[in-house]
Amino acid sequence: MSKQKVAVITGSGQGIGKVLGERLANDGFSIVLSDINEQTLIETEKEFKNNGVEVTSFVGNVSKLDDQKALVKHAVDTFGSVDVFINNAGIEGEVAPIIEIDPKMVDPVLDINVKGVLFGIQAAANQMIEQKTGGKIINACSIAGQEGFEMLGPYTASKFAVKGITHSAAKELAKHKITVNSYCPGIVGTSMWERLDEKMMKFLGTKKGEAFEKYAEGIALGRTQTPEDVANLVSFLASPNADYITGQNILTDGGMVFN
Ligand SMILES: NC(=O)C1=CN([C@@H]2O[C@H](COP(=O)(O)OP(=O)(O)OC[C@H]3O[C@@H](n4cnc5c(N)ncnc54)[C@H](O)[C@@H]3O)[C@@H](O)[C@H]2O)C=CC1
Ligand SMILES: CC(=O)C(C)=O
Repeated sequence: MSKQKVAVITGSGQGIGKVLGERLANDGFSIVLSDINEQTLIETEKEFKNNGVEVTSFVGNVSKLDDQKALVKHAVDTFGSVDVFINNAGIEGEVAPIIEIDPKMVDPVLDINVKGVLFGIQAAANQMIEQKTGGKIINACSIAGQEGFEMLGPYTASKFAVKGITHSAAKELAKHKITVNSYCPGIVGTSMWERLDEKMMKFLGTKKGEAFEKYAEGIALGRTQTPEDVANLVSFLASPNADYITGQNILTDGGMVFN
């Protein structure tokens, strides 16, 4: 059994989740990767192993409670505990003005981004309560969880839900010494934004890359965000330096949304 603390990260086969795994491994955690995409998961696990990371992986769908419970069981069977659980997996859904939204566009976003976070918190918290060690649950929110973005109605709704769930869970779990916070990134250059840029072309009349650039123009610090920028905040939230912080949805966006 591992003596290192254990961090579980959903949606970590690629993008922000993968970089969170790299960062927390550098911080001294054993890493449990999880994703619905088995291919990227296998590749990322291999890469981590080649870099000497103590790592395991689990294929799962965050919107299924049984998968979340099985993920936690896999982490405990492999490394003995769950100390940090990051509900990172999320999808952008369709890009459309609200007057054109079809019911079919809404359910997948709410299933993954909202139910996924609720079920992840439940599975992780039950394990942390049983361990009697406390723990840290960290959710992926967004600038879109602080301010509504046009043509991203369902996604915005899902991230506002994450903000509220973070408050509720922090209040419920504080007595177990479990903190619950979220990170709210801005415009991060991952495959999510490649897809968003493509989908926005239809409504903005933009060419490839232009929507991404248009959003980037609104960033005070003058550049888009890297997953490593996000990892700087999450590394802090997973560390003892954040022991007295709970129920907070913290922006890391280079200056886009000013609360
Ligand atoms: N890229 C950005 O600009 C921003 C991203 N975020 C949030 O950060 C998180 C990560 O986003 P990115 O890395 O950019 O996206 P991404 O699309 O590059 O990666 C998301 C990962 O989640 C996995 N995933 C999707 N559905 C899943 C499911 N049902 N179960 C398990 N895994 C699933 C995907 O396979 C993929 O590996 C998301 O929650 C997103 O909403 C928040 C603000 C900005
Ligand atoms: C992808 C995202 O979270 C945006 C547009 O804020």
